[in-house]
Amino acid sequence: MWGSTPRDSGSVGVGIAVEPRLELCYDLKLSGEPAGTAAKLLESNGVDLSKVKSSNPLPWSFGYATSGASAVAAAHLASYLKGKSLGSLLVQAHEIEVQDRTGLGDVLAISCGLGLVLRRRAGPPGIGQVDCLYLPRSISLLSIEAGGMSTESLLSSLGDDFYVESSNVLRKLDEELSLEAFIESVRALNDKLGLPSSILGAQNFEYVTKVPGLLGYYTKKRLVILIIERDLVGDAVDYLRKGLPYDIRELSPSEAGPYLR
Ligand SMILES: Nc1ncnc2c1ncn2[C@@H]1O[C@H](COP(=O)(O)OP(=O)(O)OP(=O)(O)O)[C@@H](O)[C@H]1O
Ligand SMILES: CC(C)(CO)[C@@H](O)C(=O)[O-]
Repeated sequence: MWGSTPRDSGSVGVGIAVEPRLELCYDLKLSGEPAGTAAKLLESNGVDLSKVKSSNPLPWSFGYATSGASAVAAAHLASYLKGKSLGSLLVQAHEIEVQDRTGLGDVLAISCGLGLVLRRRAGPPGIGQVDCLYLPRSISLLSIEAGGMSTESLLSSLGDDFYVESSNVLRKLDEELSLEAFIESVRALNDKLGLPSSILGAQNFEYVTKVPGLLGYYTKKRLVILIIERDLVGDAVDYLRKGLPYDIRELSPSEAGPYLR
């Protein structure tokens, strides 16, 4: 949803907040300069960028909302160092994300940031509305990485059918936010629109549907995310690595929102 200002823009949606998490470190001798949204937010709040290092275990631009995660981390760090309210810094992080076209709903989602995350109303934290649900430790996530994609290309690739189907899913989850409802409704949407097979090819997708421990799947950009029974995750990784030409990454649902330590 694009409003007349970044503050009036945002998105609704649903997804899973994942670990391993991005970290921004202050005054530690590490490598990895922050860039993008994080750098802009820190600089405009007078934080000495040369003292900030970024450690990001997930690749940028693949769909892991790394840009939004770095923006939220920067808001926490600037709040601590400069004594500014976190709420106003999160609004600023959202505004930079919208201006730079790197995210519409990521700052809102990650501001809650644990387990299953439902954005019920679009906008920055405080104006938008987000809800989170802890997920059981018995599930794990595997991500099949078919490649990167810019956020702008993603947004221009989504047709009317996507918006119609996804608003039905969100209406259902707004009534009942549960893992079961999420799994069932996002799988149905992805199957109906043929998203996993358009990313992986029909034959590879057919192979994926037989992976041990599969509970559900969904897509974002060129990622296909599999929800897997944790006890079977080793077998699932072996199976996928044997039969697919893509990187397979193990993730777990986040059990805590953003924090400073
Ligand atoms: N080292 C870095 N530190 C901070 N930001 C970075 C770094 N490298 C790249 N970026 C920023 O991240 C942006 C990528 O954001 P983009 O929204 O395309 O992907 P993403 O956040 O990883 O995935 P998603 O599709 O979930 O938003 C780049 O345009 C760049 O501005
Ligand atoms: C646009 C987007 C898919 C980029 O990660 C995300 O911000 C969202 O869902 O609004």
